[in-house]
Amino acid sequence: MYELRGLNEECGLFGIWGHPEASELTYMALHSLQHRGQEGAGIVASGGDYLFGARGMGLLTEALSQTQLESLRPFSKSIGHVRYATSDSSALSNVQPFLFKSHIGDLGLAHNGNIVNALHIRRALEDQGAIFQTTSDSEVFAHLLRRAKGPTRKARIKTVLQQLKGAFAFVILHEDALTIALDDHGVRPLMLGILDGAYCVASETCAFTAIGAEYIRDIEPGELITISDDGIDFDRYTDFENPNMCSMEYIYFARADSEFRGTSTYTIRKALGEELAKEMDVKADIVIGVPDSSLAAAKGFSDESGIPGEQGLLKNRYVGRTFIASGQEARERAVRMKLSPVRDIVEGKSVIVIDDSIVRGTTSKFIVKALKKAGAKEVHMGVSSPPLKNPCYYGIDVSTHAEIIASAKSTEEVREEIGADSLTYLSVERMHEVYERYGSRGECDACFTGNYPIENTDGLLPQEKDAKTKGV
Ligand SMILES: O=P(O)(O)OC[C@H]1O[C@H](OP(=O)(O)OP(=O)(O)O)[C@H](O)[C@@H]1O
Ligand SMILES: NC(=O)CC[C@H](N)C(=O)O
Ligand code: SF4
Ligand SMILES: [Mg+2]
Repeated sequence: MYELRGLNEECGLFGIWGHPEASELTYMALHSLQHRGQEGAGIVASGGDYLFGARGMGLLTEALSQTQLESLRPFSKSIGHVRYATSDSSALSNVQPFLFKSHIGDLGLAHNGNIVNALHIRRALEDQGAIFQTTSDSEVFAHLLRRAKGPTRKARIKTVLQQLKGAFAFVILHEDALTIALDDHGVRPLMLGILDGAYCVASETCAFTAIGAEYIRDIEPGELITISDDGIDFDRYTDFENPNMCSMEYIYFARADSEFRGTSTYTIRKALGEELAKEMDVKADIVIGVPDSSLAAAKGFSDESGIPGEQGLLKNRYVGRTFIASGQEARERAVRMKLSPVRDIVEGKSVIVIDDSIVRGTTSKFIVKALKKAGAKEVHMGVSSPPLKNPCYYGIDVSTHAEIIASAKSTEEVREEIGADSLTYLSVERMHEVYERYGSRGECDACFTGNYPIENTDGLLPQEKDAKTKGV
């Protein structure tokens, strides 16, 4: 089973403490975070003395049965996770939340991101006798916590977090507390909310909307929050803070209605489209966006340029997951199933197509061809982000250099390959200007610029590490 998306392997987190319908709310919240991961899902809930969990493969509706959900219904504290994984690591054992048992208490663990020194830590722990159950980087947290020394659990958690490098948003459940931690670069989003007096945490605010919770604020890089029956405790595990929110969250990953510091992703994407219009000097009859994630940018482009916006491409929303093998030919077939042009809108017209990103170029190549076949006179591509050139080490499967079309090609060479009449990308400077305008304190742009904010200690891509954990 393979899903055709430009970029993969983000994950969605949720947690809630002290609500009579905790597991049902977690299920609903995960449903709204489904776009962040479709390979597996799970829930772990606290029954007071022990934790109980259920997880499965696939979309949330397939992963958890009614019987499993019923068994979690009585509990008032729970966490949940939706996961996307690359081929080999998609085993059920890697689906989160993980549930660890020990005589000092149970631990439920949900992680979004990628720990870039996990392989080093894992090797050292294995040499000391630890046996890992999964090939996931996230598991090192549990082993380190069990070994950590310190007067309180919070002190021990701090010690562990200080040893980890990379991107990590953690939602951690013990019988008596819900702990939330975000790495000191704040690469992945994490939001705090409240519902009927019960605190909750989610990767995106769309989860709060889905359950009727109030969005309190974004969790800050380096923050460590503990929620228990005694209330909420705000702390930090480090004084270091270097905000580097993933640019791709704004551009593509997050749902358009999700908010960052009170501004919706839709508004940010629209502004990216407006800025692109200032940089793209092309005359055309109409502007169309590539559904779904680029519609906001296309609206911004149309508003700024004065060129009328149309819905010239339709997306078959039921082709989310396709029964096809990976490989370029299969991808091309899947794009054909997914997108189709509206002939009488584009026929005889010169068209500007706005997409939010070009990764392998499969989508844009197909669109240019399909629009021309439908009678478009000219097809100009506008991309509301800079040329994507490098892989990501912080939890996103942007794949290898070899698969990324702009990795070794100039913009003119990419234009030629996708067959467009012109190709314009947004500049890195204007992209950052937009984020700053909406209160962002700093963004990672490494897949565009190669300036990685966190050194990749393990020196491997997340998908390469999986094999290494097995000694391959
Ligand atoms: O160059 P490619 O490798 O084809 O990838 C880029 C495309 O992938 C993403 O969309 P996706 O198909 O994931 O769907 P969405 O926009 O509906 O989320 C992105 O928005 C581009 O359209
Ligand atoms: N991309 C993610 O957030 C995945 C989380 C974790 N690294 C895993 O492999 O499951
Ligand atoms: S490298 Fe790109 S995808 Fe990865 S965290 Fe940075 S901006 Fe996001
Ligand atoms: Mg798209």
